[in-house]
Amino acid sequence: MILVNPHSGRGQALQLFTGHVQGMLTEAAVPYTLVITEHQNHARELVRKADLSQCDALVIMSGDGLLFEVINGLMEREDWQEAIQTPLGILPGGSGNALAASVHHYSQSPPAWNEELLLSCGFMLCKGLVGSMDLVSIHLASRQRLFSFLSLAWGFVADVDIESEKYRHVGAIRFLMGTLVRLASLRVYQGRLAYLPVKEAPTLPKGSIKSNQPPSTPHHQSLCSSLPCRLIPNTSPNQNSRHNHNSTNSNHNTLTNSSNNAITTKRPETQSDGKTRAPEDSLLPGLDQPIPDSWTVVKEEDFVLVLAIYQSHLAEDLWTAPGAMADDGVIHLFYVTAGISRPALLRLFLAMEKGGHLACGCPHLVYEKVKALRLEPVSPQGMITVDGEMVEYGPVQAQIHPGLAKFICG
Ligand SMILES: Nc1ncnc2c1ncn2[C@@H]1O[C@H](COP(=O)(O)OP(=O)(O)OP(=O)(O)O)[C@@H](O)[C@H]1O
Repeated sequence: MILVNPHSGRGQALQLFTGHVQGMLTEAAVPYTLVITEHQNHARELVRKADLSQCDALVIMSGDGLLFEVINGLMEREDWQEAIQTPLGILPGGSGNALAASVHHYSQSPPAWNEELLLSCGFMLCKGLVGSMDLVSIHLASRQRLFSFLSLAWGFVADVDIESEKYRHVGAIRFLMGTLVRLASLRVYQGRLAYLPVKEAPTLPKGSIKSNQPPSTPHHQSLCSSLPCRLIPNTSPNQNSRHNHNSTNSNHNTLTNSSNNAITTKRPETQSDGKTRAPEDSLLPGLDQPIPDSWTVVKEEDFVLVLAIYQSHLAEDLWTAPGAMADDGVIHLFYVTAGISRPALLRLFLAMEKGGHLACGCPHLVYEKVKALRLEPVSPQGMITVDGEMVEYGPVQAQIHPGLAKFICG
């Protein structure tokens, strides 16, 4: 099933699909159903109710916002464990095509933009290789829980993303325009940040939690290292191999943290048939509870930006997390502390095009690999985004779920 948002990007997604991708799919003899989204949350409602046994993959031709809807629609289903195994494909049609750029990058192809990126993603779709992708579970103060495939942002990055939406008609360059505008009125945000570093992640008691894909060493990992790439099965719908996956997070009671304190965790909510309702966030205490001893609390409380990203690219031309892979089981946490000058911040974003920002030697930029984090804004006003979509402003915490989703890769 291919979902096209006709208003995404410059409003040309449908024309781009018919002009560039349709012919490729026909030549490759890939049958598909085309759905044109009619309103916000249309895709979310559709996948929540769809008979997924009838499709081998769900493909989004839009920006990252539509994929965010689709993933959350799948995770809201009673059969989420099976539903989230449906391979997800991305065809860049928006102004922010971060996942498309990341997927293209993981295929070790030279950088591509615009139509070239679309052709690359169309080609991957025709080949139908499937790999694993991490998702991040995000908790908001209102107790809402979201699933994110790309990023959680506060401060400068979130402001630029939302404020530049009015320049959507110019395409990906909207981020550069937004950056320049925001630089002119650079703000500092007060808040508290804490995280569970990768090295401190608790060793789980044997047999206590079974996750789909155990995290493996970042940087040295091939794209599909935790699950061999496979082709989308060319089977009748009912023989779909999605039914053969492992379930995540079986019942357990306690985890041991690095200082041997027991963190009591809730049993996952169960349905009447005994299935879990959603993966348990075993690393996260309640948002109203203190953080565990094994977490690191950032001393600074004045930030220009906080960005948690779990794919390599934040936009087509922003290679933000150079070491990131789709299923590395890591949240790549960046923050910039107050005191950075406007030129230095601009230099960081310009260097990011080639992934060179970490080599800038900027003392205000910090990069950590984490499993979970909590952010508590103190500034009364600001914006928080999840996958580029604005969410409620307030305390938020997040945990990685390695390899929870499947995606079409190169
Ligand atoms: N027919 C439609 N009319 C209005 N909004 C829609 C429609 N279809 C989808 N949407 C909404 O548009 C929002 C933005 O879509 P998306 O992010 O995919 O494209 P984009 O805004 O061009 O790209 P980006 O946000 O990455 O720059 C999504 O929240 C989606 O729900």
